[in-house]
Amino acid sequence: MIRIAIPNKGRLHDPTVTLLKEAGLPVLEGGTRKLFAKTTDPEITYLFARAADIPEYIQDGAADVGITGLDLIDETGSDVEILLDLKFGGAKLVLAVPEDSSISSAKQLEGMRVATEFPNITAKYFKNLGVNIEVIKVSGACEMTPHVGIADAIVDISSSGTTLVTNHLKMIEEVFTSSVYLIANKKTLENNGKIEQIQTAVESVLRAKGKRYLMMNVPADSLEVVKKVLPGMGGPTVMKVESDDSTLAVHAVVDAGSIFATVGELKKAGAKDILVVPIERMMP
Ligand SMILES: Nc1ncnc2c1ncn2[C@@H]1O[C@H](COP(=O)(O)OP(=O)(O)OP(=O)(O)O)[C@@H](O)[C@H]1O
Ligand SMILES: O=P(O)(O)OC[C@H]1O[C@H](OP(=O)(O)OP(=O)(O)O)[C@H](O)[C@@H]1O
Ligand SMILES: [Mg+2]
Repeated sequence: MIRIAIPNKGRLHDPTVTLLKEAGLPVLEGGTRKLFAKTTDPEITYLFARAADIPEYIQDGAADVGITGLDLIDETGSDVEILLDLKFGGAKLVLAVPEDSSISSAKQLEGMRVATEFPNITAKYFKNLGVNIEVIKVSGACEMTPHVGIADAIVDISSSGTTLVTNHLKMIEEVFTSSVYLIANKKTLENNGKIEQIQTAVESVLRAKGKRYLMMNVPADSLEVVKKVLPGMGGPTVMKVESDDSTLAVHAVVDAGSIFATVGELKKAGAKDILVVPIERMMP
C-alpha cells in the first residue's frame, strides 16, 4: 500500500487534486474534513495534511509520497527524495524592508532583526553571506513586524508583490525560489516500484500540457512542404484517406507555444481541415 500526502487546504489543495485527477489518480470520496481518501488504484490512498507538515511525514514514513512546496521542504530540512517539479504554486521568499528605509542590501542588516515564518532558510541565507542577524520567528502577518518595532526587515513569501506594496515594504533581495514538488520517502522509493509509476503518470500530464495534437488533410503533392513546417517528435504520421488518392491525413504533436505560427505556415503549405486538439497525457 502506498500513501500519498496532499495539502488538506490552502492554495495548494485544488491544483494538487486537479493534477492527480489528470494523472488518472482521482481523489475519491474527498472532502477537506476527511483525513483519508481512496483513488481508483486499490493500492494507493491519500492522506490530507497541512502543506508545512508533509515533508516530515514523508521523512518519517507516515506517508510514502508527498506533494508540497520546496520552501517548506527546505525549511524543515527533511531527508526526502525530491522527484519532480510540478510547476505550480510558484513563489519567492524575499528580503524586504520598509519602503522609506535606506537599507538596500542584505549586508547592511548586520546586527539587526529579521522576522520570518522561515527561520531556518533565513538563518542559512545570512550565514552564507557572513552577516550576523537575529531571526525573529513569527507564524503569520510578518509584514506588520517592521512597522511595530519588532523587526528591521522580513523574509516572507511574495508572488504578485501586492502584499508588500500594501504594507509599505520593498523587496531588496530574493532569498529562495519555490514551487510545488513531488517527493518520496527514500526507503519506500528503493523497495516499491509503485512510486515510479506515480511519478511517470504525473510527469506525463506535465509533458502534455505544453503540447497540442494537430490533424489535417494535405494534398499529396504538398506533403514534402508540410513535413518541413512540422517540427519533429519523430516526424508526422501520414495516412491514406479512403476514396481520395490525392489527399493524405497528417497527424503531428507540436509545441503549444508555436501553434499560432505553425498553423499559419501549414495553411500556406496547402494543409486543409486543420484540427488542434489538447493532449491529456504523454509518455515518452
Ligand atoms: N502567494 C502565496 N502566498 C503564500 N504561499 C504561497 C503563495 N504562492 C505559493 N505559495 C506556496 O504555498 C505553500 C504554502 O501553502 P499553505 O497551504 O501552507 O499556505 P496558504 O495557502 O497560505 O494557506 P493558509 O491559509 O494555511 O496560510 C508554500 O509552499 C508557498 O511557497
Ligand atoms: O505577493 P502576494 O501575491 O501578495 O502574496 C504574498 C502573500 O500571500 C500570503 O499570505 P496569505 O494570503 O496566504 O495569508 P496568510 O498570511 O494568512 O497565510 C503570504 O504570506 C504573503 O503575505
Ligand atoms: Mg498563507
